Amino acid sequence: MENETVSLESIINNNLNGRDLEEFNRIYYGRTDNHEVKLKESSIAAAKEADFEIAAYAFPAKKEQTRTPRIVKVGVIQHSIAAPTDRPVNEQKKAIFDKVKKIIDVAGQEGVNIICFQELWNMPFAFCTREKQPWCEFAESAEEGPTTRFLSELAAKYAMVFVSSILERDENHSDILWNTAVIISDTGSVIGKHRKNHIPRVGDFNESNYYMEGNTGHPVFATRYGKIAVNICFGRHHVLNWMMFGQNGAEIVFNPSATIAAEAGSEYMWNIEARNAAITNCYYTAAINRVGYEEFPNEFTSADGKPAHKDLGLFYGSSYFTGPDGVRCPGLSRTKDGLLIAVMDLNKNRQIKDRRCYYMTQRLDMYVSSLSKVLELDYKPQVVHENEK
Ligand SMILES: NC(=O)NCCC(=O)O
Repeated sequence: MENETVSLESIINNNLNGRDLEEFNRIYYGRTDNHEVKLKESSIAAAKEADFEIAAYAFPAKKEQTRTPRIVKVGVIQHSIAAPTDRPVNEQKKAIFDKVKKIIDVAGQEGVNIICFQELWNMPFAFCTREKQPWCEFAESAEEGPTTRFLSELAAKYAMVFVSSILERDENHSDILWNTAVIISDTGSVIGKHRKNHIPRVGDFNESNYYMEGNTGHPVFATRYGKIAVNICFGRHHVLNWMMFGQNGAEIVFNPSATIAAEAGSEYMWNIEARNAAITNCYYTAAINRVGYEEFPNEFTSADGKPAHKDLGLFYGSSYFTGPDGVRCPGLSRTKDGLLIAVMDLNKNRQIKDRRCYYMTQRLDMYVSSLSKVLELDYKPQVVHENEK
């Protein structure tokens, strides 16, 4: 990955300085203060040793008279796969566990309360291939599979909540597969799960060959540290998906993703969508993407007349957080594993709701009535032409 651009931030910081840099941060990111949080020397050393990036930023709120601050440390982990995709399934999984455990341990040292990984973090994103073997063998039980067991131990050790996106095998329903986020509580038990609502049918994202649209609605999980929800990858293009988590009271919505620079993944949209969702829904968002190239043993085509290939292209990382006011922190790199920490005051959500009144002004009644008409078979779009009276 030598010739890849390291990050959006590196472009900005290498080319802007002084007042121009300040103005860029103010106008584009909404940042008038750096709010960088100091990390422990031991964490910085461990990150160097294990070759991952680490950074932390604060999202403070105003002091209130009647509520104490609700400070939560939230971490997101982005990483590349750790063994070639032609190695045995369990070897590939273990290699990822070994690598990611080092990052979790550092998060534990830093007192991180909640961690979310990228989409299907424990396996290569093999759905481009359309092959069923061996990729379906990565599927596991959400409640008691090896990935949940691995994280449950660490959850109890560090009193940490995990949001773990996996390929789920539902043995109680005829062995079918789902793209599922498992929520593991700070005691190590499974609080619940959410299944991906919107399945892509674009470019090399052939996920619909493997699993169907989720059947779990828009659950919000009341954890010890706050109310959290998961909008899995492609759901970030669907504003109503984001909206429903807000209606159910989510304070932080995670967007574990597997997305690439090409049009099918749309890197130029990455920095907008989760940020916009934070603004319109007055909650925190965290967008997390995979890193690196994943080469598969057999070639596949994109059904576009172009040559067959063995990888999807670069998963460009760039994970980032946004606060309910729309202010975001710098993102992680496009090319490297990383741990990004946000020290959030959850009081900020209500403060922004009170200030901006987006929930009071949202006119749900009007949209419910209009959308129910849209769903009628004889619906005619409301278009007014010049000569109509
Ligand atoms: N994993 C996934 O849903 N990717 C689809 C491409 C995108 O829109 O990011």
